[in-house]
Amino acid sequence: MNKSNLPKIGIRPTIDGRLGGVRESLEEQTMEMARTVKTFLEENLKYPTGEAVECVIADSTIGRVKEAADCAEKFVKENVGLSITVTPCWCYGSETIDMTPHIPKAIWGFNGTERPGAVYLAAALAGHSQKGVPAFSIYSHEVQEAGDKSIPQDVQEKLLKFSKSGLAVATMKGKSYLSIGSVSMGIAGSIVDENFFQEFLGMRNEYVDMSEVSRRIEENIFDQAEYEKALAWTKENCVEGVDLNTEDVQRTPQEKDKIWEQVVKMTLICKDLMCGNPELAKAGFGEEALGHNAIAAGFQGQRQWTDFKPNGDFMEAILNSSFDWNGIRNPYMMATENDALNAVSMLFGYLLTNQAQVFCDVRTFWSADSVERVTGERLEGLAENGIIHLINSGSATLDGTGQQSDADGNPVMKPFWDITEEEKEKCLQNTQWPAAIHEYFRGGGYSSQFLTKGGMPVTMARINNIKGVGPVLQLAEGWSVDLPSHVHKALDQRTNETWPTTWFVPRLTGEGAFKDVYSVMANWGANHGAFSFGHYGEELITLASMLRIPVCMHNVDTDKIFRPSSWAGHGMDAEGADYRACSNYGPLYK
Ligand SMILES: C[C@H](O)[C@@H](O)[C@@H](O)C(=O)CO
Ligand SMILES: [Mn+2]
Repeated sequence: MNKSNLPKIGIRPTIDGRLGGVRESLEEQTMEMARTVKTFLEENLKYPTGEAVECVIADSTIGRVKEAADCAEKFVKENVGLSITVTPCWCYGSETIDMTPHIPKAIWGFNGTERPGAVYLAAALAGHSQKGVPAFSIYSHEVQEAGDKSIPQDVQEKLLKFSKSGLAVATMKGKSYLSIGSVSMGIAGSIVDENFFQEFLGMRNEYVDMSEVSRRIEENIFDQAEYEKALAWTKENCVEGVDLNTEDVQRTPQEKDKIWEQVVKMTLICKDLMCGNPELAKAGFGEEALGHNAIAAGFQGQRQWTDFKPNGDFMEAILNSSFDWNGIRNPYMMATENDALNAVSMLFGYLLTNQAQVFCDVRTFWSADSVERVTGERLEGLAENGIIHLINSGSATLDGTGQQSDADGNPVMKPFWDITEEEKEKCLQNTQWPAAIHEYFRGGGYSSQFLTKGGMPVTMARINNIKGVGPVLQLAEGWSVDLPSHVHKALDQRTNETWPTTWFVPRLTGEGAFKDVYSVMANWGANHGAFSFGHYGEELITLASMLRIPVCMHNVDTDKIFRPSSWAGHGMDAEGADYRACSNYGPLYK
């Protein structure tokens, strides 16, 4: 990804068109609102590249339809992917609203008394509702004086929530999901639904057979210099764990070295398949140099490939992490088992937070009674109502160790540009790479083995495909928890201890799917989930509404939910209204 083709935020200062006094008296205040919003957003938002988000303001205030059209034309040229209309006064609703198809839209009506900004807000939103072009309403809870140039806190929060989600929508548009291989072990999420990607995300689907990875290994179609650097770095930083395989299938040191070489090559090759690599063109591989313009990808791995070749665990874990032999850098969204729906769940989380993602199996619910039965210990604290074991070999980012810290020393997962060299080292030092379990992975490989530090707020998400309904989003905000080490060991060793483990506790509401920890797992719609640091369920809900994906399960406070204003026209029960609105509008790009 580079900034030149990332979407901008368009800002539309809209005004009462009456010349001869009214318009003139409002020009400065209206344009100043736009400038203030531009400065605020550019200071508070970053692209996945780490660069400041760019905002574009219309060349003039928008009082009549010609000016609205001129603004729309400018925004197309500037690659604007979402728009925010701002106004302190009455304007002419359907003459001035943004009618650009497919892009997320919001309107901030200044809460002032001298001019009827809120009246325009309501009138404009009525136009959006009547025309079937939903828009978000932003209006402060407190009255401001006409000369007050500040952005109230509640308006700031909505501007950020709208912009983060809108940028995610716009960033996915036109990019690819790359399947390397196809369906893994009958996992439904790896049966790729092209209509979902095309109609809901505006994305396209690309496919390469796993033999392409073999071809590039055998014909040395990768950057040789980077490979040498990568292999040396790997040997120094990726410490082999205990080989738990029985002696009759354990590999010799020479065979293990060969496998390290292969998994490092797989990593270079899969990154090239996703994003291309100009070094390949220099070596005469012009077509391979192009890549597949993939913002997310999945590696089937299991089975076939893993039955005789090293598994994708190392490749997936390193690509999903915020660092490798080239240093600290943006993560790549690489799903294991080609679970495309979980790849999208990772992608949503990544684009909303700029943080790497942990791909996980939702493997075991442990009640306090069961833990006491097998360990003699009772779960305590946050874990007292039970825990969920999140663990999957492969694409769990090493950022998921929780070895990065905030200013107070609390465990976090950061955008790559905030990660220190020391934190990168700690993530690597807290990860071991035991030989892959032979019964599952006859071709060998190395699995990333780590334990997530407890005490991290996290949000786990999942997209499921419900026939007759379409895609639905579920999410659970909660925390990673620490267990006494002997309890962790006793539980972990009953599973596959060579894989990355997180002990997860969802925040309970006492109702429905969040009645208790068991119900969260019982209502989880698939074998996988994706999580990262922080509680960003509210942004996920806003993003889902922009894409017209209904939310079937969440534990976000009602007052934090921000959806287009016309959702209110679909009924008073917020979740039912969400379903009705998404069904009414249909996929964003249909
Ligand atoms: C044991 C299987 O091979 C694993 O891949 C399985 O645990 C999964 O991850 C299925 O989602
Ligand atoms: Mn899995």
